[in-house]
Amino acid sequence: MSVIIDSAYGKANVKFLKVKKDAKNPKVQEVLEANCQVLLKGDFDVSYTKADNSPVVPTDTVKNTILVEAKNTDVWPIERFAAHLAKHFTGKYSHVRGVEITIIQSRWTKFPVNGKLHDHSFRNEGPETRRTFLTYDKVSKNLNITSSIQDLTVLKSTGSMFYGYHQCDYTTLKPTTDRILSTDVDASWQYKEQLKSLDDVSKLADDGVFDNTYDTAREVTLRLFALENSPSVQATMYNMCHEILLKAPKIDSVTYKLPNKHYVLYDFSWKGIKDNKELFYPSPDPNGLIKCTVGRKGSAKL
Ligand SMILES: O=c1[nH]c(=O)c2[nH]c(=O)[nH]c2[nH]1
Repeated sequence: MSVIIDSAYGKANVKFLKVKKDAKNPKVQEVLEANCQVLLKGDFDVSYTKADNSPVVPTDTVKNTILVEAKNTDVWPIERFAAHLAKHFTGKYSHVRGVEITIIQSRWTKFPVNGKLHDHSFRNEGPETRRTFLTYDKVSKNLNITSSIQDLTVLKSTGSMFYGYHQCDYTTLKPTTDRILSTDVDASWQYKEQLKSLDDVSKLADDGVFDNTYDTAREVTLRLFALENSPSVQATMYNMCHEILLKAPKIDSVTYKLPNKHYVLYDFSWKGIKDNKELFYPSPDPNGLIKCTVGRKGSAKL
């Protein structure tokens, strides 16, 4: 006898761009481009086990809902919109027990023209995104939000070291006090203790908590990356987590996941050149991959 252990379904890659006009000066505008994924969880087992579609809210309806709600409600910040969608789906359909919602925001930023940020012209900052992932279960009232920065690619050409590591008969790496350090930042932070209900999300949003935490995480990441003479990816990412936790009291933990994208000096010994210190090649693979989650002392949950 087989049994459904877990299931979820919904719509992925529901995309929109919303324009917000300043009430006093409608030419002053903001934009938010988003890619949304909403998965429903609940009493849907018969649709899998008995081919009974009667409880299935079509994924097409999920898509329509995301778009209509994006038109009719505030989508800034994305955490507020995710909580609004969670409330909608779990409130409207009695058999929807919970949701898993992901919203990915592109980075459109205003650029200066004649020394002043233009009112309604934006440049796309590449693959970097701001994200939020919300899970909610209306029976247990369990609510989690993890927000993140992804694909922020950085490189420093000096100010990074790696020495003093474990040595054995498999070790070929040479210690260095001067290397290139490059990574695609994936930094995320978790809200849990401050979120007792979906309504708490709009309160935190009104207080600017989600935007401020995002700005803090990004600022700390870039500043420490640049300023620290990094002893290792591990030590630098820990310092980033520590400073974000100090500056963002509403979050419980911070997670970094950083590839160490190696740049390797070309070997010109075949040409008699022995002092190459400036011409590198990007080594596409393999890459290091280093992760850690840092929480507040005394609050670690086992
Ligand atoms: O910062 C680093 N951490 C490592 O664990 C490691 N391992 C390695 O080969 N190079 C590096 N660099």
